[in-house]
Amino acid sequence: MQASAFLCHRANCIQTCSVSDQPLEGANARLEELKESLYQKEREITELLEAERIPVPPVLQPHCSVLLPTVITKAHEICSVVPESRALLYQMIDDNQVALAEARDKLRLHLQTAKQDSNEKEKTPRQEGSDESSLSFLQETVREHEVCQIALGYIKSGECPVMNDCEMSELEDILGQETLPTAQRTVKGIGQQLLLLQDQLKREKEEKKKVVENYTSERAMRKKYYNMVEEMKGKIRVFCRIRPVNRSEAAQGGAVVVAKLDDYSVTVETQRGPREFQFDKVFSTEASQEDLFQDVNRLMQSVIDGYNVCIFAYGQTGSGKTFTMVGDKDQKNPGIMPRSFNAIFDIMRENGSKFDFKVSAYMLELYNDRLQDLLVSQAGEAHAQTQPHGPTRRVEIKRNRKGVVFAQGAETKEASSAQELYALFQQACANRHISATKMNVESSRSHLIVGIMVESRNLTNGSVNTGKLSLVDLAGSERAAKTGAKDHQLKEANSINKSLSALGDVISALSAELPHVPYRNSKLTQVMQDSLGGNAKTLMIVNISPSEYNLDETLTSLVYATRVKAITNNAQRNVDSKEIAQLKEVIMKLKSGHAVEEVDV
Ligand SMILES: Nc1ncnc2c1ncn2[C@@H]1O[C@H](COP(=O)(O)OP(=O)(O)OP(=O)(O)O)[C@@H](O)[C@H]1O
Repeated sequence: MQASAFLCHRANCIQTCSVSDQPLEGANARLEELKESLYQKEREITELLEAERIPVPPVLQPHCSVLLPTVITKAHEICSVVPESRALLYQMIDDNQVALAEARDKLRLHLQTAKQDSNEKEKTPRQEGSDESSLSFLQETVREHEVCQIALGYIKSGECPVMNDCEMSELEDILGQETLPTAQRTVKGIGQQLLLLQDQLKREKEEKKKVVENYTSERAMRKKYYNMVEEMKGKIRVFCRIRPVNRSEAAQGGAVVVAKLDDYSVTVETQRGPREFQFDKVFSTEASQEDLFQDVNRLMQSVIDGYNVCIFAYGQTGSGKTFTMVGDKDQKNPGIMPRSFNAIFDIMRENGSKFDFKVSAYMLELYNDRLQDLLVSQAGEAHAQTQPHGPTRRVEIKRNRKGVVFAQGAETKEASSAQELYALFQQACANRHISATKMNVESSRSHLIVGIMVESRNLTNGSVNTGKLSLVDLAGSERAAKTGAKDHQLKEANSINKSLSALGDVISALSAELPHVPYRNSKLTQVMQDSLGGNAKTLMIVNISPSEYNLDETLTSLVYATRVKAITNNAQRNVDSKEIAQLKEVIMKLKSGHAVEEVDV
């Protein structure tokens, strides 16, 4: 019953009693009784009304438990990444704690005051209405801060299920609704702040990514231009190729210690920390033969243009030199040599209307410090050695007046197509010394030297370019203990190591610009004289293993390769005018005892 109705009812009762027929004395006593009972009722009703106003203890609403996990997880992620967000979170926790304490005090005070008021004086319905609304406002405020505190606590600890993007967009939808109850409004406030933070984080991440991208591309550009300038100066180009981990390395369980940093840098994890090396190009374990050849191909044009070009592979045994230069055994992944043959004939075909081309080749191996002609079968060679006048075919390294190396006494065969050239190459490979070592089942026990001469006569002015492509697959340096070499294999290994050490001495002398370069110390260095510090455009490919097991050898190879980069060559085109070319032809004919017609030069 409402208080106003009750008062009205009481007045009616008093009126009714005053007109009763009972004697006055008894009536007065009765009236007092009734009054007392009415006051009692009034107190009970007031208490009931009071009880209605007493706040229900604040409890976490179920909708928060649905919404909070998603907000919390995301927020925790943001706060752990962005320091500003973390600082903001801690600030929010402190502020909210203060606000919650204040709200609780206000509510307590309000309840106390309300209770006192109800005991002391009567209120108008209007006053009571306003009391009720301020009470409910205070209760809502307390609830808001309590929910907020729980949410912030969770955000701080991150104890919530992971939220995916779908849940995130659900959260955004919820946060977009205007008709949420109080507790959700609180969460909405937090959520909106967190979304702002998330946006900020996203922007910061994007900016950071852009800065890193700019830095990386700028660094790569700088290296590229530096390399171009170095090449223009005549510096030897050096590529580095990392081969994949092989089975035996995997079985050793050795860690991978080599990584490509960018197109021009490789890093090696050593016991003293990482060491970085810079090259003209770095090829990772994933690089295909085609990828590599794309960066080699332009040298083929130089050969056609009349330059001496030398491409050689360097590295420890089993590091992938033969794979790089020759390819795999069944030629599913042909290497630089067979690809060069095709590329040269492709260029020749394209220029067939302007030039007349002639291609010839010699193929040698340097085995136990002896040069052997691989275009002559071993049986034929053995037969020649037993002839009464001694060996008929002795291959010697000579240099012409321009310093270009040539193999005197070696069979030079012409090829009119890439297929013919490849057939010669196959013949040479079949004659090569290969055997199994502990490190490589198909280890090359000799240095392979392939020389391709390309003569191009300009059909318009008669000038002649003579380019030479030298392709060298070096035998691998090795440590006898590691390879398990014995007897004749040990002799082979010693010879290989001796020649490679002589090559190392030449590289060191050239890179240090010493006045004397010890080319004559080995046949290998004589073969490579025009390629190292001479008249050639030279490309070295340093092959390395990625495994910790080969760390020492890898570092040695990389240090040598770095030295090679410092060597300057002086590559010049071998061009003869029509007249000189004709005179040379005459001299050749005369030397070989042929009759010569009178020429008009
Ligand atoms: N980049 C690569 N991708 C896949 N396999 C490779 C790669 N490089 C090398 N290999 C494989 O590793 C093994 C050893 O390579 P390879 O024979 O070319 O080494 P090498 O340096 O020529 O050794 P050696 O000096 O003993 O002759 C071969 O089986 C080869 O196929």
